[in-house]
Amino acid sequence: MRKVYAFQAFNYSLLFYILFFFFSVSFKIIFTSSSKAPWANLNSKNKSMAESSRFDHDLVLAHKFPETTYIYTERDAAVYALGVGACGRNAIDSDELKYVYHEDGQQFVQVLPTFSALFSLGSLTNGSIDLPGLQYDPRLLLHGQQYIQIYKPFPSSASVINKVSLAGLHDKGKAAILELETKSYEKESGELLCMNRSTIFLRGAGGFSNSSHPYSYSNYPKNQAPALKIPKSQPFAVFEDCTQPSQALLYRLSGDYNPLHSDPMIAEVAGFSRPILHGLCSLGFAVRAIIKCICRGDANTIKTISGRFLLHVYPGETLITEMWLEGLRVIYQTKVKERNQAVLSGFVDLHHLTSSL
Ligand SMILES: CCC/C=C/C(=O)SCCNC(=O)CCNC(=O)[C@H](O)C(C)(C)COP(=O)([O-])OP(=O)([O-])OC[C@H]1O[C@@H](n2cnc3c(N)ncnc32)[C@H](O)[C@@H]1OP(=O)([O-])[O-]
Repeated sequence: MRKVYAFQAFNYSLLFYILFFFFSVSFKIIFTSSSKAPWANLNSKNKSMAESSRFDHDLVLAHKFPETTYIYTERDAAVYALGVGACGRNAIDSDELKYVYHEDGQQFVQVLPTFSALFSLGSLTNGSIDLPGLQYDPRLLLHGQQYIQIYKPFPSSASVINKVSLAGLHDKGKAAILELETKSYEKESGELLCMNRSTIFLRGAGGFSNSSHPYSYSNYPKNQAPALKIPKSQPFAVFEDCTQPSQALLYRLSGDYNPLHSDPMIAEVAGFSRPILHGLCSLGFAVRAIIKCICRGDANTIKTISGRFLLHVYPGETLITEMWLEGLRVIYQTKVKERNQAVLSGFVDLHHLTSSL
């Protein structure tokens, strides 16, 4: 009799496991298909780029961007500072500890000027842009350039209102370039804090206009573009810094969740051997080097920041930033030491030089 019960109990538990397995697999299929990231729909790695991208430039240009709000606290400012390597080599570095800790309380921490690039993140969905008239493969999107004008130092916490507009759209044949301008106002005072212009390089999305007269629109002065000549002379200062293998995983916590920086499979489809570093993280490292070597730790001397991302950076690589001083302009170039390749270049304009220079 006991054997019969044992046999029945065994059958019931077998049935339970079969049902559990069946439901969990079906649930997983339903769940994953309904929560797909935009790039997950494009499942063919070899899908022709032209096939997956279509552009209607008039529709893109006519788009009115909604206002976005970005709220940050002292904690966000500190997590960002750690994400761009502040105190990464020396936890008591007197030039950098002020971005993560203040003896009188966290409300006194200072905010790095490159933090402002995060204000425009509201225009992106998982690090990708979604506009009517713009159809492209989001896995092939790269950050091309960033231009930042700073009008006043940022408070340690704030609510920021962003007004976004299209600043440029270009057909480069193999790629389309989209430029978004974000003016950020402090909600409480209504004061303009900064302006960010982000250049987004959409690989494979070009060729939407007549190739003998490619479409090109921009509404800002040419001298704000970061393409410039790197001097042949010896640099005024050189700063070497290590990124950590986990750098992109830490940096993404500041709000750019594009899986290109965390997911090995997405990185491979995008053409990289592993996830790459966010361009704005590399820019944060380079500007920190300039604050340290040229501004002598005083970030408030920075007026304008401009950078072009020349090549990807893999987390864990060593960044060497070379700086040349031309009046109140710092021209800089950042190289990856391990590959001896330039990955970023641009300029930083200062209000004044520190007296100790
Ligand atoms: C946004 C938020 C999401 C964030 C994502 C990331 O962080 S991704 C990680 C961070 N980002 C990265 O890791 C990206 C690193 N950068 C790269 O991989 C490459 O530079 C590239 C693929 C962007 C372009 O290379 P290529 O060989 O295909 O280009 P080419 O030399 O043949 O020039 C073609 C045309 O494009 C122009 N142009 C060129 N470069 C740029 C630029 N950066 N910028 C703007 N424009 C640029 C150039 O002037 C030329 O026009 P022209 O003069 O003929 O009218």
